[in-house]
Amino acid sequence: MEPYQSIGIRRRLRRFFRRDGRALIFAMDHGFEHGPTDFEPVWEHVNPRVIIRKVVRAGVDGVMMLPGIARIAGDAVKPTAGLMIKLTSKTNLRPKEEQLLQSQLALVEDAIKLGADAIAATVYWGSPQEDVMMRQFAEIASYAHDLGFPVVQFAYPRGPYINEKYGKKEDYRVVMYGARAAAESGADMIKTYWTGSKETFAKVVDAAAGVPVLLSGGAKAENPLDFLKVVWEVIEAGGAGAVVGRNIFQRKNPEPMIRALIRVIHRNEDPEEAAKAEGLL
Ligand SMILES: O=P(O)(O)OC[C@H]1O[C@](O)(COP(=O)(O)O)[C@@H](O)[C@@H]1O
Repeated sequence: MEPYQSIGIRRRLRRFFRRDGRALIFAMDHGFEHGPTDFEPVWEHVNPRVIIRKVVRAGVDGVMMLPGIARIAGDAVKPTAGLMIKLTSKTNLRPKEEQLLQSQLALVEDAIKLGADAIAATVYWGSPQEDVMMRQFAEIASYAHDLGFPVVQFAYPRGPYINEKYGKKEDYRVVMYGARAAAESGADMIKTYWTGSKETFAKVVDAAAGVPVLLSGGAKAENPLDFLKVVWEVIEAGGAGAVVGRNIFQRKNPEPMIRALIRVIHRNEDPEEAAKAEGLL
């Protein structure tokens, strides 16, 4: 018979992934991680209840937030969507040399009390502070797994040696290394950077050895079609979807973008057709 914990982990993962094994998750930790300036393009979205209501109604599969936002607006995440609570973060106000560390803000128990379906933490692979984040992730994963909760790793390679050796953090050799390290450190879901092509992203997916890999959205694309094309390539490469923040909340009307993303991710629609169908072109 299966241990209770693994049944809990599988059930909770299904709150994010549809039958096709894919998910569109809305990211909402920017007020802390980048600062409220990220909301200036559409200021009403600085209110988490406003934007969360919109994205849930438009059909996202999950919402990711920090514990404090879950206290303020977690109840706006209706049961149609999974709630992912991220336990680590940093501000952009820190001295530059400390920017390569994510600190732990709250405990696994806090996330569970807040109703989390999954618990997330970031590791900056390659950071001079990698050791701290590895240990944080290990402790979070061990305890969360023990209680039957899935763990998501934002596997973001970044650090001086990466820049020196590979030129940029989006080099596929670096991204696939981070994804592999995430899988080997016990993640149930991985979020990482776009590598620039379907072929290279497919290697990232392979390196993750069966652990679902989701795209980390990135800065808002002025042309919505450009972003939909990237997500389409992620899916073609075997990726399991996307965790998207700015490309959703920096749009005055985020709903058509969400519906177009759902078409691409869950219905295998061509990005141009999806954009046209939702009036984005
Ligand atoms: O790469 P950066 O600047 O650290 O950005 C990290 C941000 O990107 C995300 O991982 C995804 O959001 P975006 O889709 O806006 O990029 C957020 O969760 C996080 O705050």
